[in-house]
Amino acid sequence: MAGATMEYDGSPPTTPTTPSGTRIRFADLDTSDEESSTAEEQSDYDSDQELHPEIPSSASAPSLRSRDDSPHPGTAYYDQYDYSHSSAAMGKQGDGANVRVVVRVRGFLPREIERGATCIVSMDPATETTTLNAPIQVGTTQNARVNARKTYESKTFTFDNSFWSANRNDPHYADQEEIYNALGEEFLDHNFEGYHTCIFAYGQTGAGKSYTMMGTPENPGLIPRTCEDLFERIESNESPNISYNVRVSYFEVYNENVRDLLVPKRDPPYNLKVRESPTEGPYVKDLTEVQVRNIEEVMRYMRMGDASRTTASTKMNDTSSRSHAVFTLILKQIYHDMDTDETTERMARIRLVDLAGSERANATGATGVRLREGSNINKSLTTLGRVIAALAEASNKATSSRKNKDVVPYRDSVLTWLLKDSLGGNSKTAMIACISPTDYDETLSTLRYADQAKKIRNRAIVNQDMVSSAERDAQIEEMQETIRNLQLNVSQAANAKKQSEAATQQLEEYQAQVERMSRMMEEMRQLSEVKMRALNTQNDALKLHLRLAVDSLKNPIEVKAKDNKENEPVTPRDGDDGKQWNEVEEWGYDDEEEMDELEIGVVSLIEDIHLFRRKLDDDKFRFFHSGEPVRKLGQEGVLKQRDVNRV
Ligand SMILES: Nc1ncnc2c1ncn2[C@@H]1O[C@H](COP(=O)(O)OP(=O)(O)OP(=O)(O)O)[C@@H](O)[C@H]1O
Repeated sequence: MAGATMEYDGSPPTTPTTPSGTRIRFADLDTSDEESSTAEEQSDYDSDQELHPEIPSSASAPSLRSRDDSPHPGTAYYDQYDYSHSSAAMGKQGDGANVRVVVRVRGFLPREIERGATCIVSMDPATETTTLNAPIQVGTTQNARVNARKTYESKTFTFDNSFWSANRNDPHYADQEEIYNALGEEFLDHNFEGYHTCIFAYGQTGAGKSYTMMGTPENPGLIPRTCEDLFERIESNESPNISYNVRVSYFEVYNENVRDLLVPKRDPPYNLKVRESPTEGPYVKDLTEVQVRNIEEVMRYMRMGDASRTTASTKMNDTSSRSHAVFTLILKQIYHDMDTDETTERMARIRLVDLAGSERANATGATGVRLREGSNINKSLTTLGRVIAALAEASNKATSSRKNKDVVPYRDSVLTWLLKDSLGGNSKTAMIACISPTDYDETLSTLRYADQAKKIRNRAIVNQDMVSSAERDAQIEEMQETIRNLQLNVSQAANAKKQSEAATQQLEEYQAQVERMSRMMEEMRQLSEVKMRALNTQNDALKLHLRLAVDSLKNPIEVKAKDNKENEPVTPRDGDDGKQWNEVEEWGYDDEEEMDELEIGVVSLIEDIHLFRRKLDDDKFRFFHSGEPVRKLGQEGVLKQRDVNRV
């Protein structure tokens, strides 16, 4: 059928046929290639079964054996379990396997039926080929996107699976369950074996990616089916020697920003940072990762994340995903061997990615925000295409040298950077190329993309740690030591806190004391001022008194003779302009005794003045040397000093 040009007459989608035209049931398919590889792996599984009967067959792992010629010391090779070898980092650098690529064509949408679009895709389940047929060009407008000047050719591609979901009435119709059985189940087997896996859906907008990955409540897709199967397997295992731990995270890459879908939406949105660890590669920092114990819990988180995901209506899809969504399950299996007292821990990351669809602005009718989203989506998908092309080229060369790997432009978009490990790294990866049955250009582009991805070779290793009892004891010892140190740190921190609290309390007391003292100083200052004012007043009065007394002494008033002299004319003295003065002072201190008394009084007054002065000096001294710094009094203090000096 390859290269053949077929004409479609607008009839309903056809049932896939063999080159000879015979319809084939999937059960009849020749899978000899697959069978041989499965048989090869089966021998390993068998030996594993013997040693680990508790591990369910679906979870059986290829066995382990350390090799002396290991190029990576400390790395174990999976041939058979050998518990005499104990290593903290067990894993095999696998031979590598190509990315598994399947294609799924969806059914007609009402708008496509309305415009009378025809199916231009056919599939052959026998050969797993998908053919894109040249659309009708002459005399019809059934396929809206047909460009009359362009020459269309039929193209045939072979993939690992071609899923025909275009017509429900077709016997080969592949429903959601079939997709899961053909792909999801096998990948979950790998997870139980300890491999990281990644399944991502790629395709143009409205091609059926979200339907395939998430599905609807009535027709759940790959993600809910994987979760359901995962917990069914865990619950069906009753071995007391194995314990499981499942964690889930869900984020979206929107406009090149990473957003946690398991936390309530924020406005403005909170974007997470992408970091790289030497062991784990690129990862999202601070991403919520919750433990889930059953299918109900995981479904609750899934719905929560879906509700937060950025979607919008475009001309091509009513609920178009405007972001790339990455749903991740981390499965940890801890197996404890009672006989050898060894513990084996397997860890697998199950990454399920629903990419946003590639789109043409005029087809989606996007403007404004939608246009910006569309351009970011296209940019990251273009980078994904370049990464796939670079990896395909590197895988084509016999030696995929480090140099080849170095030129892979992972870092050119957040999406490719985060999927680095899944694309060309430690992961078993599958791509589901979703196509519409009507759009030639977009479908051809998707099929070419998928064809490139087929060539990528990944080297997945079993992520397993095996710990002997001695090593575990050492680890426990180490952990106990760490705990002791942490406890010591905590108690030291508590002591330091207590001390700092005591210091704070002491400081507060000091501050209260200082405040009290300042208040007292202020009161004393006010008291001194009052005293000084009173003393000054007294002093002034005394001074006046003294001056009068001294003046009286210096200029005594002559007193006329009392007896019969009152009527005598006063004889003026020389120079007295004829005035006459009595010989005796006016006061009548004419005898010695009175004079003595007066002198004694004056002396006593002078002594009083000295006493007041001393008192004033004392007060002045107390005030200015009582601990209150002069500068604290400020301008007021200086004035007071001046007053004191004056006194
Ligand atoms: N296999 C299918 N069977 C039935 N309906 C399907 C199938 N695939 C897709 N659809 C329907 O097609 C429409 C578009 O599908 P979907 O939203 O999954 O596309 P998409 O590729 O995720 O688009 P976008 O990139 O815009 O998010 C939906 O209404 C969906 O229900």
